[in-house]
Amino acid sequence: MSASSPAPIRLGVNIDHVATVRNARGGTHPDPVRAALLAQKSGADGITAHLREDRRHIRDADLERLRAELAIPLNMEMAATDEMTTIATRLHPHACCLVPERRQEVTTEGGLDVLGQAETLAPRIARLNDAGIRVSLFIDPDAAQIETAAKLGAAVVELHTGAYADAPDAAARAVELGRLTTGATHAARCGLEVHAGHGLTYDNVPPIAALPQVMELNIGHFLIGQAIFDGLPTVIGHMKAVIAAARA
Ligand SMILES: CC(=O)[C@@H](O)[C@H](O)COP(=O)(O)O
Ligand SMILES: NCC(=O)COP(=O)(O)O
Repeated sequence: MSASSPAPIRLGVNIDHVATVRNARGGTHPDPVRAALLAQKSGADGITAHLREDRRHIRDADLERLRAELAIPLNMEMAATDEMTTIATRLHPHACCLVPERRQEVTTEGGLDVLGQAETLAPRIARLNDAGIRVSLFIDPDAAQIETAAKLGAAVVELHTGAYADAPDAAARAVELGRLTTGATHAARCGLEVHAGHGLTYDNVPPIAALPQVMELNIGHFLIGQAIFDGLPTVIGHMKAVIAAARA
């Protein structure tokens, strides 16, 4: 790393979709905790797992085991509800990332509306902070959302890269990258640690990894899908190399 290079980025590996495959047959294979331990051994800097309200992939028992067995930080993604806040304060993961959830959605469709939901979010963020859990808010790169996240006492914002990843053409992707660039700069100025994630792949991650404010990337669906072909250790190693090259 040269004197002017930004700090290295942590790679959080999201293991939700190992559980999706397990749940398709109702048994115990493949085990998402075994995948998390393999990811840890393969260089992952953290593990992310999203306990959805409908338990469609990760289940409560998975999180209990992750908490007991992992040596690297566990980032628990969850809806900002009383039920989830109670589970989190009992489980005590390293971090909780509050995400919006709609029961019918295929995946997380947008950022959390921290501006519109500030009143209900405030006590839940305070409960997590009081329990010593690092609070992250999964938001779109919008100035008002970022400022509200800082006011509410979050330590981190995770910028939703879904619109960037799903952009239909290069021009639309450049617009989304511009929003993420401005958002990352603004969030860092507001004193927030900046993370990013959703829909990231080998091909689209370099411009996001090159944003100097971004300290952590959380990547799941692509890594788990690609691991079918190449194996999880190879895929994590390659993703880390792509990220490091973009950061250099
Ligand atoms: C919050 C988020 O970005 C999602 O990536 C999630 O953690 C993955 O799970 P889903 O595919 O169920 O949305
Ligand atoms: N918060 C984003 C995440 O954990 C992973 O998203 P994806 O790579 O599964 O789309």
